[in-house]
Amino acid sequence: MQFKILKKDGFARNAIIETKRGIINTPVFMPVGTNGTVKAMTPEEIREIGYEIILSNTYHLYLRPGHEIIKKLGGIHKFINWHGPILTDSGGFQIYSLASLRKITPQGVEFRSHIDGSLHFITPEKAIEIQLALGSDIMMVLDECVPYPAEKEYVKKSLKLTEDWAKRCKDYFEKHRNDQALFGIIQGGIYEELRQKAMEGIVKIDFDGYALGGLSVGEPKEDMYRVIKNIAHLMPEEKPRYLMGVGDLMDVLHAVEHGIDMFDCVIPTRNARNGTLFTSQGRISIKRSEFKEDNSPLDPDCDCYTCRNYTKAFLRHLYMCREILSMRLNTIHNLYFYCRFFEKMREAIAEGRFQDFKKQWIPVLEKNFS
Ligand SMILES: CNc1nc2c(CCNCc3ccccc3)c3nc(N)[nH]c(=O)c3cc2[nH]1
Ligand SMILES: [Zn+2]
Repeated sequence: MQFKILKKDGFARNAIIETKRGIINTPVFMPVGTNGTVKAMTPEEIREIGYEIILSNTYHLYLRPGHEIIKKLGGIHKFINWHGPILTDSGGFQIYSLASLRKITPQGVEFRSHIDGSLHFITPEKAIEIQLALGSDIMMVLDECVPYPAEKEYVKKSLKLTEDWAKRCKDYFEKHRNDQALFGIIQGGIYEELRQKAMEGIVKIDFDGYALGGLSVGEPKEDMYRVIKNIAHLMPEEKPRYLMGVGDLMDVLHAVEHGIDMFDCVIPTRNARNGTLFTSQGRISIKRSEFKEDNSPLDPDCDCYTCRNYTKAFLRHLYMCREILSMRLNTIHNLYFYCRFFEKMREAIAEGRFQDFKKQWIPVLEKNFS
């Protein structure tokens, strides 16, 4: 995996990540495809909108259908019919947020499946073995996503475990690697000095890229911004920086300003399914009665398939009927909006006007029509 910086504008930067399955322009937003699908979208539609990389999920695919089956059937790309780069999360976060009866031991994590209650034990080595079997292009180490709030003492103890697991992931990966990449994950809660210490430990192990974990887990925005402001630009400059689970476009602006390159979040897809749509005039909720006879497109400044062919009145009608087409048309628009936003942001960085871009968008992103 190659990482090439093309242009800097303060700490913000445009770069490309070259993988064997294609290149990724950063800053990049990666749509989340939990069960091997970006919900309601075909891979062709995702590609058509302009995405270059999608996320899949180790935890979900390991539980169902099972990584050995996917491997036997030719790997994740063939299975889900997406032939561009795929990043898989290690499952650390999903075990913390979805599974029940989770028990963390120095060896690994014991948990009960949220699907059928079966008991499982995932070690760092197992998490890498699963991702190797899936054949993802970028893999994540098994980490403990520290919950919020967490006492400083707890965070300190957890950092020791997460660093030990990162080392075990790297050792196992080095023995079995093919041309896949492995990213380390920096935890440390909202405590800068712990974040700094965690970063030194993880960077020493040496990874293809580095993620900031343990954020966007319910902490106040100002704490998240403070951690990003103090840590992001200290992460290795010549490697990709991935802020996990972020996010809201306002948060993206603050993170890109401090040198973050990669983002993933369920906001555009999940919000689409519950009728919250992003437009150039601000966010709207399509179910509101004010749109009942509104014959105008969702967003006059958007040229996505939904905005070119349907009215707000029809989109509201589909939503009220809980039609499957409602999920599809809303998702197409929100993903298109995110993809265009990142494209315009990369153009602004290329032209050295990131600050203007940020100032221009903050009032729009703050506006909640309804
Ligand atoms: C929403 N806020 C948030 N998300 C976080 C995630 C998951 C990122 N999304 C991955 C995903 C992939 C496919 C399908 C669904 C999700 C984290 N992952 C790890 N490993 N460690 C974290 O600290 C961590 C922290 C997070 N905060
Ligand atoms: Zn649109």
